[in-house]
Amino acid sequence: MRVAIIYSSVTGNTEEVKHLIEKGFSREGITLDTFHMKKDWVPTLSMYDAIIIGTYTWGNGNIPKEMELLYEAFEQQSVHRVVTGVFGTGDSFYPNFCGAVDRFRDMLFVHTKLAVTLKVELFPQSKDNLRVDAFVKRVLAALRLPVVSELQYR
Ligand SMILES: Cc1cc2nc3c(=O)[nH]c(=O)nc-3n(C[C@H](O)[C@H](O)[C@H](O)COP(=O)(O)O)c2cc1C
Repeated sequence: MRVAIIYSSVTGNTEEVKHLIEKGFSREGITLDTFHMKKDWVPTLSMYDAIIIGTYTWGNGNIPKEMELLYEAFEQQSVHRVVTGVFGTGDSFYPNFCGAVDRFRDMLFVHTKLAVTLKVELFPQSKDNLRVDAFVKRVLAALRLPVVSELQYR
C-alpha cells in the first residue's frame, strides 16, 4: 500500500496538521511518502494508492502558487483510481475560509476517488485530534483497509 502526503506550508500551521496525519497513519502501520511542494516537480501520482494533499489558503481564497502545478497534475495524469483526501489551514477572518481546500476538493471529486476533507483554523488545537483521526479512518475505509489501532483493543 503506497500512500503519499503532498503539502505546502509557509508559517508552519499546515505542516503541524501534516505531522498529526502522519502520526495517524503511522498508528495504522502505514508510512507515508512526504513531499513538500517547493520546487517545480510533482511525483508520478498514479504510483500511489492514496494521496493526501495539504494546503494553506492565499490571496482571496486562492491556492498557493507552489501548489498550482500539483493541481494541474491531477487534472492531467491518470488518477481516477487514486483515493484522495485534502486538508488545509486557514483564517476565518477571511471571507473564503480555507478556499484552497474547496478548490482542490471540487477538482479531486471529478478526477479521483475523493474520500475526505478537513479544514483547521490556523494552528491545530487538541480538539482537532479527533478530526484528524476521522480523516485518517475515512481514507482507510476508501482503501478498504481495517482500522488496526482499534482492532488491537477488541
Ligand atoms: C495575504 C494572506 C492572505 C490570506 N488569505 C486567506 C484566505 O483567503 N482564506 C483563509 O482561510 N486564510 C487566508 N490566509 C490565512 C492563511 O491561510 C493561514 O494563516 C494558514 O494557516 C497559513 O498556513 P501555513 O502556516 O501552513 O503557511 C491568508 C494569509 C495571508 C498572509
